[in-house]
Amino acid sequence: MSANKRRIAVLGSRSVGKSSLIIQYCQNEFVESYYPTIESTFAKTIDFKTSKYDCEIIDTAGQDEFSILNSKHAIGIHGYVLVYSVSSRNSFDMIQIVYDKIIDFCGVTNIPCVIVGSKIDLDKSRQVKSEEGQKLAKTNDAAWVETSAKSNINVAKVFELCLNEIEKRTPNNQAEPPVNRCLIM
Ligand SMILES: Nc1nc2c(ncn2[C@@H]2O[C@H](COP(=O)(O)OP(=O)(O)OP(=O)(O)O)[C@@H](O)[C@H]2O)c(=O)[nH]1
Repeated sequence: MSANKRRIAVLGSRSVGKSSLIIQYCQNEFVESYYPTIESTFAKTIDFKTSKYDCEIIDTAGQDEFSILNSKHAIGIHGYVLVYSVSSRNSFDMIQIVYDKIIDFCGVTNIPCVIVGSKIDLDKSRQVKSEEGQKLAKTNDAAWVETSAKSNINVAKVFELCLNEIEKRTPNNQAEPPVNRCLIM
């Protein structure tokens, strides 16, 4: 893997706006209609600090408490974007569940991760306070941001924060995610 290649997986409940966030970021557009994702991968070169990173952004199918973590979303992944919608308490509760599934699978205590509260343009139907999101992120040593793919608020910030979380934990620009190094299949 080239030194500046980064694979980022985007996870969260159904319909929280994972695809919309990625499409707004990679293609600068917002789609009002809803098409459930099976899985797709987007490529984007991101200028961050003084480097260029070739990023693969993996859009996943929405999870619920019963879904089993797909090993593709844990092996070879450098960083995670976990998305909830500020207008869905249920999607917020899913974040810790998904986080715990990832750390269990990877056998680590902590992962490079950004927790994203999406759809802040729907302020009238907000069910999750900003402070709750911040607190959850702090407990898990993750970054946190609120976004709107519709109004294009903080969309690029998500991926910059993710690269930052990855860099914080990557000594000497090592390109391989830790879980890759001792995997027994
Ligand atoms: N108001 C508003 N609606 C949004 C926003 N982001 C996404 N949506 C809408 O929410 C619905 C679901 O968006 P998707 O991006 O398909 O959600 P997803 O998380 O990829 O869904 P799955 O593929 O089922 O996991 C769509 O109708 C979007 O138009 C946002 O920032 N604001």
